[in-house]
Amino acid sequence: MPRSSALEVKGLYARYGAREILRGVDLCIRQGEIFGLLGPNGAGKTSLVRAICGRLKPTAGSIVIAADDDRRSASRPIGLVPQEIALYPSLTIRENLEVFGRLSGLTRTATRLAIEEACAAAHLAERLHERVEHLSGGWKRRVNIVAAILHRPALLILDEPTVGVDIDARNALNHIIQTLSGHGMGVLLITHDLHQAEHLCDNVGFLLDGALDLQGPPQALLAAAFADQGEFIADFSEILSVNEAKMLQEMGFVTTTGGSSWHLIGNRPPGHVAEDLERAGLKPREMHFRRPNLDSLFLRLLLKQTTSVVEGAA
Ligand SMILES: Nc1ncnc2c1ncn2[C@@H]1O[C@H](COP(=O)(O)OP(=O)(O)OP(=O)(O)O)[C@@H](O)[C@H]1O
Repeated sequence: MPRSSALEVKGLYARYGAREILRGVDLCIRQGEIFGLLGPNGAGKTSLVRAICGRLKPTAGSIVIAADDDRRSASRPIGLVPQEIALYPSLTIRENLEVFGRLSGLTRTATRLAIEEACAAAHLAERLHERVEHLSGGWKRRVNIVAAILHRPALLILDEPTVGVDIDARNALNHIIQTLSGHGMGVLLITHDLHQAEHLCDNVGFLLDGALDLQGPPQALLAAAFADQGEFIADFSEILSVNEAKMLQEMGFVTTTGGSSWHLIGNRPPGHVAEDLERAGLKPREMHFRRPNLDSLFLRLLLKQTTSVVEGAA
């Protein structure tokens, strides 16, 4: 693998019993890169992480994680921050970090040094004496991240780090992730927060049907998919009748759920689209117009997937 890669996954296949869950995943993360792994529930994101961490045996393919000379512990090149907070609530932040430092193979002295360094980056130094059970969700997540990086892994994997935290805490966590990538750590970020992915990640990839469908820098993917098109969103108060849904589809609107929110991507001026809706007797509760973002791209990929499944079944 190139010296500058933190992770290289090639042609990875894995299964649970007879069910193939990863089908030829290719993924490369450079040192210092933040890569956003996106995909619907059940797509196999956690399974990919389990394979990278050695907890799910691939049936084919290879996984190489960088051997970084600067790492403090040779035994664990990965730092994993799981979705659930994994800390000892009745211990203080410092006591927790001491446990995690020792568990990751550091000596007592190296652990103390690592806690000082990592806590400075995460602005935790002032609160080391506080018991974890008294912290808010956002601060617990900070401690969880610091616990995973004490041994300076080449690759940090974060599984949904911003679920259930408020905007301030989310911004703080994003800032910590950026600081760590600035120190050369490769970061694999699993997230359903496409806004976070668009603004934080150098590259993103959509895991669909067991393979990474589209990969690249968010802005380049958006430019390739939508060029100068705009997105018109019509939100209705309730689920529409079959007839109303058909009228929207004829105008080019799509929805993933058949629900109350409908999207139209194209070059038609928003005022004209609103007039079309009015003429058809359709009265959305709200209408928005925006530049297509990763949510729009995700919707498009999901629809493509649904269509091909339907076509395949026909
Ligand atoms: N140990 C297991 N044995 C059998 N099937 C499993 C096992 N773990 C996960 N699965 C199935 O494999 C599929 C992929 O699961 P996985 O947790 O990797 O998806 P995910 O993309 O992480 O989903 P989410 O976004 O909901 O966390 C799902 O259909 C899940 O039910």
